[in-house]
Parts: sequence; structure tokens; C-alpha cells
Amino acid sequence: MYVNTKDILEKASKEYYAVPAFNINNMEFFHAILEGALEKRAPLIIETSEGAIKYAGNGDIFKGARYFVELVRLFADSVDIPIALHLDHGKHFEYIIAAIKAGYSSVMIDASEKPFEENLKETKEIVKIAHAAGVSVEAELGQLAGVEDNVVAAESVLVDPEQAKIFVEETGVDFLAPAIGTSHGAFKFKGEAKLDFERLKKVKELTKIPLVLHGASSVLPEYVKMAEEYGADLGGAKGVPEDQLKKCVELGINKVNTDTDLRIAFIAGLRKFLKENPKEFDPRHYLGAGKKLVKEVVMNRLEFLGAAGKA
Ligand SMILES: O=C(COP(=O)(O)O)N(O)CCCCO
Ligand code: NA
Ligand SMILES: [Zn+2]
Repeated sequence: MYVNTKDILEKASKEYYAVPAFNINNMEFFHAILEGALEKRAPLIIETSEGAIKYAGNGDIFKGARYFVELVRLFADSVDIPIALHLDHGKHFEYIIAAIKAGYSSVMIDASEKPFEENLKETKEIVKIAHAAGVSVEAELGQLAGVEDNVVAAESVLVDPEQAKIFVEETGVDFLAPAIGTSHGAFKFKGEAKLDFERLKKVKELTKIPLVLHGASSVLPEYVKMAEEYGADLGGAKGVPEDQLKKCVELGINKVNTDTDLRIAFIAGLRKFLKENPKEFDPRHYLGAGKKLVKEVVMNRLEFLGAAGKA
């Protein structure tokens, strides 16, 4: 059934497990993720960036938002696991409104690169509108290092737990993404992976709401290796080690944004298939090879985060 993201996350927060939020840009990734969640009997959060919406609508953001709502609801309305659709990194008012209008379960207002007062003001405004439409809201405090879509924050700006308490009280936001040292993409961390667990613990104690980890892909070595074996150039790829991810869940992370791990799995499966099947040109076959590995990663991550069996 199609649900509000908050319903999924409130349960996870109470029981201290996490639900991965998987990014999609097309139908094939959605099918792979859905199959994995059904087999694992897990709640499912599908999320799309603004770029994905523009891509699916071929430039028209409202068509793109409608496309993902129709695609997800087509299946969600006929299965017995809870499924939510979330706008990831909503930075522009028109995308956030398009998502709300099209029927998304939740939206992220990401004003994290703006000064605290401005982030608070913008988030408050979106919460008012979204809540009036029965849509839940995610916001971000602090900044991830690395390229966050088109915002390059040279260094991470870590969340201030006291500010997080004020922010949550003043805005009424439903779930919060505290920056604790991760970054987006396949090349996280300059040296050793280092997350600020103390800070995370304080944010959970002070805010008591579901928390989100961005830049949470582990960049799994076996898939990186396979992709490289068949021609990919991913030198230096590094993600969040799984033991550190586990610790984040124990400290109160409940939504784990996962995009890069699915992309690497897909390209590994696709490259291998193309190399081994030079005569094949049916898109259902070569995209199917990517899908297969995406489903594998999805099932492992649902199990690892404790979402399996929680539907
Ligand atoms: O936090 C994440 C996922 O991060 P990762 O790159 O670790 O999968 N996301 O918000 C997904 C979109 C990344 C920006 O384009
Ligand atoms: Na998000
Ligand atoms: Zn993110």
C-alpha cells in the first residue's frame, strides 16, 4: 500500500532499525528495488532527485513528478508492503510544489547550504504547505562535503546538535538529515572513513525524531571490482564501511539514502553482460542484467539495516 514516509520512519525510529531510501531515475531500477523489497517483506522508500524528475518528464518537471507517482502507485496500490515516494534534495520551490501536487508521500526541502536562519525560514514555509496537503517533510542541517548535485561544499560542515533541537521545534519538520561527515557519490572521505557518532547521538537525544543519513552508500568492493573487470574506471572509490553504518543505525538513523551502490551494481551487471553477449541488442535483456545486481544489493541492504520482515 502507498503510505506517508513518516509512518514508515516513526515505526523504524521506535524500534531502532533503518529503512533504506533508494533513488530511481527510470522504470528498471524501480522494478528491481520493488522485487527486492517484496522478497524481503520490507517497507520501501523510493526517492527521486530534482534531476530525476526533469529526466523522466523530458524537461517538464510536472510531467516527471506525475510519471513517478503513477509508476510507483501502479504497483504500491496492489502489494501488501508499505511504499512511500519521496522528493530527495528539493532545492527549488517549483519542484517541491510539483511533487506535492503530483502526490508524493514526502518532500525534502534542502536549504542546508544557506545560513541557519534562512534554512529555518524556508523549511518552516514548506512544512506549512506540505502538512496542509498531508505530505511529510525532511530537512538537512550542516553540509556534506563533495558534490551535492550542483553544490560543492569543500569541507563538510557538521551539524550543531543544539541548533538541531531549535530547528526541529521551530519548523515542525518530520525527519532530519544531520551532516555527520558523509558525502555523496563513489569517492567519499579523503583518508579514513570518519563519522561523528557523538554528534549523531546528541542530535537524536535532543530532537527525538527519525533521522536521515545522506551519502550512505558503502561502495561495495565486489561490485566495483566487477565493473572495473569489464572496463569501468572507478579508481579510488570508497564508501561508508558497513560497521560504521551499523553504528549509525544503533544511534538513531532511520532512513539511509542509497543511490551510488545501486548505480555501481547496475553498471557492473550491464558491462559484464555486454562483454559476454556481443550478439544481444534487446534492451530488456541487457538492462535486465543490471537490474539483477541492483535487486541483489537492495535485498542485502534491507537485511543489513534491519528493515527485512518489518512490512
Ligand atoms: O544521499 C544520497 C545518496 O548518497 P550516495 O551517493 O552515498 O548513494 N542521496 O540523497 C541520493 C542522491 C545523491 C545526490 O545526487
Ligand atoms: Na532526502
Ligand atoms: Zn543526499
